[in-house]
Amino acid sequence: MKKNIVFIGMPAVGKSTVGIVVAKRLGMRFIDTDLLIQEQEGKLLREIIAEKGEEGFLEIENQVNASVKAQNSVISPGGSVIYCKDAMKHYKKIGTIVYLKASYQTIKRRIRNPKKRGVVLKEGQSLRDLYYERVPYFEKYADITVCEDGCRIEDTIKNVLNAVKKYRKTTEFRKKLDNEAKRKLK
Ligand SMILES: Nc1ncnc2c1ncn2[C@@H]1O[C@H](COP(=O)(O)OP(=O)(O)O)[C@@H](O)[C@H]1O
Ligand SMILES: O=C(O)C1=C[C@@H](OP(=O)(O)O)[C@@H](O)[C@H](O)C1
Ligand SMILES: [Mg+2]
Repeated sequence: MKKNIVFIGMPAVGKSTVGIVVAKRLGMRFIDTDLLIQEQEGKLLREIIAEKGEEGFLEIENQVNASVKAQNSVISPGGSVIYCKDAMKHYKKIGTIVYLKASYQTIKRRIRNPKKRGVVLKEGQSLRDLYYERVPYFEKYADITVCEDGCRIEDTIKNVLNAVKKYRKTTEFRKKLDNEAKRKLK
């Protein structure tokens, strides 16, 4: 069984804050890969983005996330990880991907100043442009989607835990059916 849980979603959707509580509730470890990037580079994320540019940051983000060795862990990467091909391939292999979904209005309310927060924006790109550019990637990679519009953070956590439990049950049941079918075919 895939033992890790990997959060994806827009910046400020709650991957880090929800992730750590989910890990605690499920008795899992917690890894925030933004911290691994900062540790490796010896700089803050916004300093790396300012120095290396958007493409340079994504290269580092891809390398760090694709090298994560984890078991029984909740992993919270930065929102831009969905552009990182090797990293996402790795995460699909080692984990169940949970998309924390919120409307553009919710994200906009939480991020007052995207540049200051270190969001990876291309020249002239607005937060709205970025939101709608990323949604198809989130949808493509998600195994589970949890919508948090109108929720308090406690509700988001509860909804994630329920969705993961349901997903695990269904996956195990499917596996059991597959094994039975294989046995009958022998
Ligand atoms: N319903 C909710 N679900 C998740 N986070 C929420 C919710 N409501 C408010 N928040 C707040 O949004 C912020 C999310 O920040 P963070 O965890 O750093 O997000 P990310 O890691 O996705 O960028 C936190 O300050 C959190 O308290
Ligand atoms: O989505 C983005 O462009 C980014 C999100 C940040 O992480 P969070 O999603 O945890 O805020 C961080 O990796 C970096 O500032 C870029
Ligand atoms: Mg985070």
